[in-house]
Amino acid sequence: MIILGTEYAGEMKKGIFTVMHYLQPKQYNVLSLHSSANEGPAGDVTLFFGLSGTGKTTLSADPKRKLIGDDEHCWSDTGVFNIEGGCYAKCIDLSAEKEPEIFNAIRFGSVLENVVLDEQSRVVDYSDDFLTENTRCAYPIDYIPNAKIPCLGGHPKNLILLTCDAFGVLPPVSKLTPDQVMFHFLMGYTTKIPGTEDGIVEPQATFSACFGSPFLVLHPQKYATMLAEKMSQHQTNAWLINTGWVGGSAKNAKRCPLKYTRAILDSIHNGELANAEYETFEVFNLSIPTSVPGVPNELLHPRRAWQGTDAEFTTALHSVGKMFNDNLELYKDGASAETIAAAPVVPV
Ligand SMILES: Nc1ncnc2c1ncn2[C@@H]1O[C@H](COP(=O)(O)OP(=O)(O)O)[C@@H](O)[C@H]1O
Ligand SMILES: C=C(OP(=O)(O)O)C(=O)O
Repeated sequence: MIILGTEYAGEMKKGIFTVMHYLQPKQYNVLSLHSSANEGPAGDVTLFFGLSGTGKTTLSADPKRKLIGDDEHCWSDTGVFNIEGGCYAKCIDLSAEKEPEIFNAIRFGSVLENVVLDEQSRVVDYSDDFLTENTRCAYPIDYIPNAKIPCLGGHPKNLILLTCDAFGVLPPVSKLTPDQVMFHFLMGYTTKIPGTEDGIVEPQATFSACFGSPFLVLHPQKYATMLAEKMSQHQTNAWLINTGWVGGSAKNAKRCPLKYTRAILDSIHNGELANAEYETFEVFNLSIPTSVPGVPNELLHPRRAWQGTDAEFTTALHSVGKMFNDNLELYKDGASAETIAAAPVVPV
C-alpha cells in the first residue's frame, strides 16, 4: 500500500483496516467490524457500528463502561478484540463539559492534527476550523481512564447501528429484528455532514454497505452473513440509534442532544429498554419505545417530534424510504428474501 500526498493521518489506519477486511475473514474466519466497543461492569460488550461522524468514538467513551476501542475491531470465536492501540477522535468544538474523557486524553504524548493554536500561549482553539472541520487527536488508548487493557472482550450482548439522519425521519432509538439488522447493515445509511470528507458543505444522504464500504474487500454479503450467524449464535440484541436530527431536518432543527443519546444507551445497558413498551413506526416498520427515562417522550417518535406540518413530515419520510429502496436495488441479487422484506414500504 502506498499513500501519496496525504495531509490526513487517518489514511494510514484506514489503510491497515482495509487489509484486515481481507486477512481476517479469509485466513482466520474472523469478522472485521467498523465499530467501536465497550464493556459494562457485568462484562457485557456493546458494539457501535457507524460511518464517520455518527458517534462511535463519542459514545464508546462512557465513564460507566470500559473502553475496548473506538473504531476498528474483529469478532472471533472467543469474542471481540481491537486492532489498534489508540483512538483517533474528532476535535472540532470539543469541550471538557460535553466530552470529558476525550478532552482529558489530549495531553503530553497525544498527537493533535490540523488544530489551530495560539502561537504565544500554545492554547488550542477547538472551535477554529480554519484548516479543516476534520481536526483530530490521536492518543494511546490508556489515556482514557477506564480503557480495557488488553483491548478485548466477550461476545457482544448489544449491537448498535448508528446513523446520523439529517432529514429528521428516523427515530432516536428503535429495536431491530434480525432481518432488520441485515437490511440496515447492508444499506449503511447515514448523512454526511461537514467533517471528515472534503467538499461536504451541507448534509448529504449516503449509503455505505456494512457501514464501511470503502474498507470492504469481499462482497458485503460475506460480512453480513458472518454477522448474522454470530448474532444468532450469541443472541445479541440490536438497536438502530439516530444521533442526527429530530424534530425537523438539519436546515431548521437541532441535532439530537448528546445527553439524550447517552440516556438511551444507559437504558439499553441496564436492560430497561429490552423490556419496554413499543409502538410501530410507519414505513420503516421500526419498533419505538414509548418512553425512555431521561428523554422527553415526544422526542422518541419522529412524527410527534416534527416541528413543521404533518404533510411535510410524510414527504420527508417517504423520500428517505425511497432512497433506501433505490439503494436496495444494488444488493437485491445477493440478499435473502427476509432481508428484502425488511425494506421500507413506501405508499405510492
Ligand atoms: N447525539 C449525539 N450522539 C453522538 N455524537 C454527537 C451527538 N450530537 C453531536 N455529536 C457530535 O458528533 C460527533 C460524532 O463524532 P465521532 O464520535 O468522532 O464519530 P465517529 O467515531 O463515528 O466517526 C462528535 O463531534 C460529537 O460531539
Ligand atoms: C478516521 C476516519 O474514521 P472516523 O471519522 O470514523 O473516526 C475516517 O473515516 O477518515
